[in-house]
Amino acid sequence: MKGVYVGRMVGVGLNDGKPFAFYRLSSRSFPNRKAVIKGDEVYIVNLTETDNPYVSYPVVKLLREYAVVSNGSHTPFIAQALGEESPKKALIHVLDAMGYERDDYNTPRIAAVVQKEGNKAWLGFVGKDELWVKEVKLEEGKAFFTATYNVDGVETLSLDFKDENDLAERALNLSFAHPVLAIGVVDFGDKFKIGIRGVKNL
Ligand SMILES: NC(=O)c1ncn([C@@H]2O[C@H](COP(=O)(O)O)[C@@H](O)[C@H]2O)c1NC=O
Repeated sequence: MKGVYVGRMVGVGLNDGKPFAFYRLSSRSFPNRKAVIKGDEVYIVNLTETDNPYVSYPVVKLLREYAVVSNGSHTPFIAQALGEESPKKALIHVLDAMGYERDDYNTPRIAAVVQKEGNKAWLGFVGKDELWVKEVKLEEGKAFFTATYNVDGVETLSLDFKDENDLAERALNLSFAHPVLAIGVVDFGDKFKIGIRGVKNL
């Protein structure tokens, strides 16, 4: 996978007994972006002029029981659905309703939900010809991830880090092409903590 372009990536895992999620934004076309924390949400903000509707969006939403991470405007809808239904159903319903992005690449929508209790998480994907949602049982030291391009369903990697900032750093340093920024979300029991790292200091 070294040097492969995977575009946007969502991952979940367990480190030192703490459930975590991460987001890695790689981009060929829109490298000038930053992540901004607003309360219990994180936004991706594109800093160049464009009419592309897919490059600025709410990327993380923290709830009492769950953290939601996604590559687009589906983040708050998944969070809202979690108020009424299971993570599996919330992901299936919202990804099915919104579908893939109508851009030149038919870019998939991807999402992750990690639960505070139970060491469980869910990953979801909707592309032009495919919709899937998978539940994963979290394992210490391991991360499960999917991505928009060149990843086959759910793949795994080893991740060991000391805090949310270190998680973001390690996700940013994974050897995939065109890194822009990464976000780490770690469950510290009383609350999720958010770390952000970018290639540029924007
Ligand atoms: N979520 C994102 O940050 C994001 N960034 C770019 N896209 C879409 O993917 C297309 C390809 O972008 P790129 O060449 O940077 O991988 C863009 O034209 C845009 O429609 C995105 N949409 C989904 O991943």
